[in-house]
Amino acid sequence: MVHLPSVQLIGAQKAGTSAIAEWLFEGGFRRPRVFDGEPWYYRKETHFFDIDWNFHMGIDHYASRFEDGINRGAPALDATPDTLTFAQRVHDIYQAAGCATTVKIIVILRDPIARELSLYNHLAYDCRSLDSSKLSGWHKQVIRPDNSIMSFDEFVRNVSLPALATDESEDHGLGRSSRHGLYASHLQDWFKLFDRSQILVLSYDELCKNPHTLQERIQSFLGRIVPGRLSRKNCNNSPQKVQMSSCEGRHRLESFMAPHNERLYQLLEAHTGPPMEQRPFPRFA
Ligand SMILES: Nc1ncnc2c1ncn2[C@@H]1O[C@H](COP(=O)(O)OS(=O)(=O)O)[C@@H](OP(=O)(O)O)[C@H]1O
Repeated sequence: MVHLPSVQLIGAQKAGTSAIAEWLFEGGFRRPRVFDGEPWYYRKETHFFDIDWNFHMGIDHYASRFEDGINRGAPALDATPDTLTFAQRVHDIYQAAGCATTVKIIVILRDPIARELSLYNHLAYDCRSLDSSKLSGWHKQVIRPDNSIMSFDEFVRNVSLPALATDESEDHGLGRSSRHGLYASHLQDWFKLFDRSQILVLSYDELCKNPHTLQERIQSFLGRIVPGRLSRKNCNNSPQKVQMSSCEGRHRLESFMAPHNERLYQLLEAHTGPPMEQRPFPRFA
């Protein structure tokens, strides 16, 4: 019998997943093992479900990341923020391991426009600071043909909005990060495949304004006291970081996202979550 992580923190990307994951790991959850040649961040996020070559390594390979090591006997956590768009794969793998009805799934949602800006800042920062040999196609979404870096408005016009309008099945993966913001579409899949009581939906606003309450919700959901406090992780403090302003990109995204956000609020009203979940889910500011 294979043992998979009992908790999946599935995203959303750029919604504070590193802060929550580090608190849980430091509070006793077992980290994934990083194999030779893999990036350092696999100690938080395994990218098993979203990267095809990892997924095709199979369930035993995935389970082997969580065997033994430090914190033997403690529950294991995979905190890959990209997993949000892979409900079916997660279900298939946990079903094969016989634990699809017990895995606990945590998702944290951030205003999709602020989340998109955070994504833009992340890509722009990496493009400025990393050696070009380390930049992937994902990073290069933010680069103009003359190798300079797009403004946020250009990014929204040329990258985000086309990606948001593309069907998942017609895309070769690059636009997936922008499509994370279509929360209702993704959560609808999770709600069909897993019992709603297995999924805790959190608000990024609460992480900012009332982190202690957010911690209490998570502990109650996991049925476990987790010591320690949430701290800021994975912040981009570059002086070139673009702050949210009243710009063309923001207005375009607001128009696009408004009906999707409404669908999200309705979906969460229609599918009652576990008792410690915030209800009604707070609307994005
Ligand atoms: N404790 C706490 N409270 C509030 N906000 C926090 C906290 N820790 C991290 N952050 C902000 O979360 C953003 C990074 O999110 P992730 O860690 O999920 O990013 S990633 O998907 O793993 O790359 C990133 O947002 P931006 O600063 O807007 O880019 C972080 O600053």
